Amino acid sequence: MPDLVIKNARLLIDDTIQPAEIAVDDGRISKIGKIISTEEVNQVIDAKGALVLPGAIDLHVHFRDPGMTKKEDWYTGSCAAAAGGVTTVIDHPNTNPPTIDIESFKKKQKEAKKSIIDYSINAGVTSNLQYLRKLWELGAMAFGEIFMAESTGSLNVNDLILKRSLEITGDLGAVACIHAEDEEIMKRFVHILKGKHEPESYSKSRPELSEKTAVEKAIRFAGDTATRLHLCHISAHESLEVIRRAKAESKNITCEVTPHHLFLSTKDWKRLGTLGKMNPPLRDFYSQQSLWVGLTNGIIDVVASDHAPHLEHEKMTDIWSAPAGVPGVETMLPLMLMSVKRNLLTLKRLIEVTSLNPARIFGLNKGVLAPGYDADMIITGEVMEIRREKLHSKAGWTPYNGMYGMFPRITISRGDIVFEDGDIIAKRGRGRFIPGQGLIYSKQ
Ligand SMILES: NC(=O)N[C@@H](CC(=O)O)C(=O)O
Ligand SMILES: [Zn+2]
Ligand SMILES: [Zn+2]
Repeated sequence: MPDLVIKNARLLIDDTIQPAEIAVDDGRISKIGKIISTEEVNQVIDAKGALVLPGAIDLHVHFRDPGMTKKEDWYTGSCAAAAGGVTTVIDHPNTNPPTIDIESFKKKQKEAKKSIIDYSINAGVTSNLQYLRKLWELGAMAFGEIFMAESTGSLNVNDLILKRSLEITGDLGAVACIHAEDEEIMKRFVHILKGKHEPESYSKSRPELSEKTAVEKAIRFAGDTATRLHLCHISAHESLEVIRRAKAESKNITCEVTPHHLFLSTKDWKRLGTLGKMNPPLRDFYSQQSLWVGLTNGIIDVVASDHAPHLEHEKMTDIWSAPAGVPGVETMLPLMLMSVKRNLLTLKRLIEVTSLNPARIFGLNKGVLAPGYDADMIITGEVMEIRREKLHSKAGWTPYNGMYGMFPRITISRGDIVFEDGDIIAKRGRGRFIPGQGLIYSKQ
């Protein structure tokens, strides 16, 4: 008998939404269909005819732990994720200390034990090239963000290190996640604009050209190496054209877009002021629209939050000194579900970009509602107004305040209910470390 049965669910099966029941055994889905009797089942959840989806896999979060736990920690970050229907996160290395050697990797693993959902940890790239193999064997999920330009944490690398690191990640068979902005171009524009203090100047200081140039360079450097390139937070229509061409030449590339570049644009500078600062910056309507096109036509593979919590008072200063980044892990899936409701995206495509593709890129046994996969899923709930005081991140604010999202009623991680009707009900620390392929192979 299964441990858990979800009855009266509706699922996307073969491109149509169908009524179904889901049985879970030992944390994994054991059956989907019409389930026999529920008599001896430990737990039955009535989905009440709601849509059930795989939990989102957010492959780009900054949970700030260790070192910046005033902004976020693994417990609060993972609660925010669960409340927003995210059941797995991949944390990026710009913490303090940065995750760039054995000691710092183990330190992050120790802190991450607070998480209520499953998680992976990426390793950073600086001049630490001698440690990359070891970090891979310790279970790093991927490398990066590898920063081609200055962003939070100042882990930016020069061309030589970028090139060499791509050779190494290629040899290892690892994914290299790239923050693609061109440092030279950016510096030139910042120099011209630094006398201007209206927040909008920030978008001009890191122009589309800077991203496009860096994307081209990363693709060129990856060249004939076996590196699997993943381009983070693509924001400019020019970059999409470069990626489209590279994909047409069957280059091994994937890319992601963030909710803030999909749902916000330079028009929001007026409303947000310095809170609207992030890297790459807010773009104009034209780029914003091209991201939606890229998402629907398959040029963009993934939606990831780049959850980058900073406190409101830290952001309320001069545009040039405010920290860059916005929180987003809790609002990503609700906003995306809203765009399905508004016919901007199909449900099938939503599941691909938030669950299926992230799982495929990193080889996770997640992201699919089918027997054998981890029972990570959400039962959808009502459309609600996004209100900052209801969110779980320590950031305490959101750029989407007052907008609408379809939030989960219940979030399930490996068969355990972790969030239900507005409450976190998971035990702190129940999340598991999901290692990358390097650990798996080095143990064989
Ligand atoms: N996106 C941002 O503006 N900031 C991120 C770093 C990053 O992703 O570049 C952060 O960690 O604060
Ligand atoms: Zn970045
Ligand atoms: Zn980031």
